[in-house]
Amino acid sequence: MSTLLPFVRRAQAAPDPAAGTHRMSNSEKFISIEGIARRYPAPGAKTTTIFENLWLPMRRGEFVCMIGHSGCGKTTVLNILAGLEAPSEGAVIVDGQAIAGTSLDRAVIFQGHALLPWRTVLGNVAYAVSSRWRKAPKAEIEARAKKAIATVGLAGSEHKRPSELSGGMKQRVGIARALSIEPKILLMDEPFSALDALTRGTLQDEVRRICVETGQTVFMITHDVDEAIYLADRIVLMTNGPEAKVAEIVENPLPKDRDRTQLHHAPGYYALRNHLIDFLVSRSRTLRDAMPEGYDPRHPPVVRPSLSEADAAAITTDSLARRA
Ligand SMILES: Nc1ncnc2c1ncn2[C@@H]1O[C@H](COP(=O)(O)OP(=O)(O)OP(=O)(O)O)[C@@H](O)[C@H]1O
Repeated sequence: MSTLLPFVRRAQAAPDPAAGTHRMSNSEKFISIEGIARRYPAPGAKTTTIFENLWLPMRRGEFVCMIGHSGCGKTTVLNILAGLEAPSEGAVIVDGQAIAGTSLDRAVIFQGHALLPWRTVLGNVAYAVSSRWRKAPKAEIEARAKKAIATVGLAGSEHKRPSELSGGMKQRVGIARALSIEPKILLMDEPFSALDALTRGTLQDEVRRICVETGQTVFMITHDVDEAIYLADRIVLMTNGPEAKVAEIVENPLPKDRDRTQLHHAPGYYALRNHLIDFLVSRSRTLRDAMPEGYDPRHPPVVRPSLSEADAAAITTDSLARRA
């Protein structure tokens, strides 16, 4: 498969004392996945473990992307974060409280738009707003809904119904609806994968701008390496399933105010991209079979591809740092 990727250059591992040495403190953890597992009954009174002992803390305002091959359990992790599924073990803590079931604190945007077809754009968003603020006067509900609609660039389309909207516009309504309830975390499962490339790029720009401006905390699943590089502060790499693990957490070294059109000129861009592609092409499989010595699922390796092309990639781990 790597022969299909002639431009991939393997990142050289070089220790970077700044990477991975800072373990997130309890006060920094806004959302925390703590030791979750998901198991299903298998034939012969056996059990299939999709993943287990999965730990992931997230800071307030952080944009976290999860990448991994099909079947490693990404959607399951997102469903557990949403409260749509319960973990077989472990817990999810949001702002200091263990979650139990769904909540308007955690808004989900799926690939499909799931809009109410008989309601207008305004009606769809206002419905969500009124679920959040049940006793709010109608004027306030409309004002909040209109603000969210304007944020995603749909002002003027408030009275259209979903059947009158393009796929990109429908997804914008989905985003407006999620943002309108001011969730603590926005959960997105490949939200742009059904869109054409141009619309996808525009919506990525919008989501990025909104999240930076509002400090929204986001957990997003994607198969698109470039999307993860553009949007994420950290990228969680899952090994192949079953018994998938968090292989690494990659810190995005690119500046927060990154510009899509200039991304490929940014120092560190190719080291980061190559690292992610290398992982998907081969390491996601080899690491599933054998994690490195000293691997600690509670503190998976933190990787920060170097800012300098010359340095290529910088790799260190909490555990290695502790041993040093
Ligand atoms: N109800 C179920 N019973 C048994 N196995 C299930 C059930 N639901 C999901 N699985 C299995 O759990 C695994 C993880 O599924 P999940 O959808 O979370 O993976 P994913 O990484 O999101 O995949 P994709 O990228 O294809 O969406 C899959 O192998 C799937 O077959």
